[in-house]
Amino acid sequence: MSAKLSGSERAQALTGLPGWSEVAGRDAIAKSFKFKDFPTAFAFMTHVALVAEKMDHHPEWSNVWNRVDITLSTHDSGGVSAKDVALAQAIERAAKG
Ligand SMILES: C[C@H](O)[C@H](O)[C@H]1CNC2=NC(N)=NC(=O)C2=N1
Repeated sequence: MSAKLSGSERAQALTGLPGWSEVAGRDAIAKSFKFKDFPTAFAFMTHVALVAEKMDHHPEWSNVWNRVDITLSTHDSGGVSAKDVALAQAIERAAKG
């Protein structure tokens, strides 16, 4: 199980994750992505879904047309862990296409 990051570890991790931020009132990190249209957004979600399954670590997310809102936290640890940072990095790579 991945241990929960401390506040300073989480803040440090966020410095390397452009556009990601802490979620008010939750031990989680989040980012909103905007794509040119729905098919592009859904292709991104499909890519991330396969990566998440391979990592056995899954996002909380929602999609409205070209927008994908993603929140990451490790349920098993009750907060942000290294697994969330790794998934966020993988999500950033997927967003670059
Ligand atoms: C048994 C446990 O649910 C699994 O190991 C994985 C599945 N995906 C997961 N995803 C996230 N975000 N947190 C988890 O704790 C988690 N656990």
